Amino acid sequence: MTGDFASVTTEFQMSAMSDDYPRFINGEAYSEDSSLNTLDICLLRPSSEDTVWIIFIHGGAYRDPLISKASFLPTQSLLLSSKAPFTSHIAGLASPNYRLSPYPSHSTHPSAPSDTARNAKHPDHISDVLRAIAHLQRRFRFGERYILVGHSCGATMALQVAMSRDWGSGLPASSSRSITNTTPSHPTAVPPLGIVGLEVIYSIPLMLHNHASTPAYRDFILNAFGPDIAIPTATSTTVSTSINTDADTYTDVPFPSPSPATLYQDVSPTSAHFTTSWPKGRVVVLAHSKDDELVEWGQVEAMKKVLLAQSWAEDAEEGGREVHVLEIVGSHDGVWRDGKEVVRAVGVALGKIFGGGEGVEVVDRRFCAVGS
Ligand SMILES: N[C@@H](CC(=O)c1ccccc1NC=O)C(=O)O
Repeated sequence: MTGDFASVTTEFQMSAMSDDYPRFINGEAYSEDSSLNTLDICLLRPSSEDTVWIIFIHGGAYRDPLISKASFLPTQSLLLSSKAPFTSHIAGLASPNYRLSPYPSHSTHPSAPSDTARNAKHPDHISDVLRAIAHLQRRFRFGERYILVGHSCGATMALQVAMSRDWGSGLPASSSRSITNTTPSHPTAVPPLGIVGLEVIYSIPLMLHNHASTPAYRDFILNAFGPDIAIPTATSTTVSTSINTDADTYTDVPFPSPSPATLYQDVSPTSAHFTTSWPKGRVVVLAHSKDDELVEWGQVEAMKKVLLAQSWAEDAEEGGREVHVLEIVGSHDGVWRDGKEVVRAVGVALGKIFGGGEGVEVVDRRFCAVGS
């Protein structure tokens, strides 16, 4: 009798759930490390071979307390109300917070030394992102069937997911741990089918070189990664304990440099070897605005060069690996605050995965109609 009642309850719950989309789960913990180890979920339909998840990683220079998982909300609202055909391939949406680096000088929300959520140091940020993805993969069983979307340093981390590294190793203990790092720093997450990067730092050395006259860039990178130490495994005989500002690194030497010599090179997506680290990757969308006042367009060119050198193509054949440079409109943070261009970039990635390039055209028409 108990069994009968249990199965009736389960059927009832399942039918109630199917009437219940979209379904929101906010602030779910994926780790106990800090108050920032939570994520938001929106379920749209059951997962199938014809669907993917969209996971969004926010930016904010690894430290900005006013930029969080909520950065995804404008895009989420547009996706939920969109009639664009590509949206029918989305099973779920998710956006994690992750631990931030200290920001004691922030004007309204300074960090305290005792706050476990705001004293992170590399690899804590990427470790949290990997743990959040692994949590979602365990809970919803979508495996590789997702698109990882990131803004600014959030996309630096999205590409680091596809670099499939053990981010906790290869560094001296003092560099690879922070006061908050209480769990293993190398959680496993299956890399995505595609990555959408918006206004991204693809090469930290290149960014520091291009903004050498603005100390804030050096400050936030030092804050997140510590000094640009030599990488013990590098074959290079150069031992650098300071930031590498050799202009040759950025222009003439093909990316990735044969053997990254320093930490900042090594963690940058321009050092990726996706042929081995990400064999199932299908598409990378490099979405960038020429109005971005913080991250320069040259980042896109550097990353595109790396991907083309590793047999990615701008017009890949069916089943090939495609890199798509997408010029978008808006300021650095304006793109996520508005969301329309993020939707357009997601449409490009889904067009590649599901065929037809349907996404871009449909989204563009809709925006023309709304705007006129
Ligand atoms: N709002 C950030 C600045 C920021 O986000 C940023 C600045 C320069 C280059 C990239 C940035 N963000 C990347 O995630 C801050 O207050 O530090």
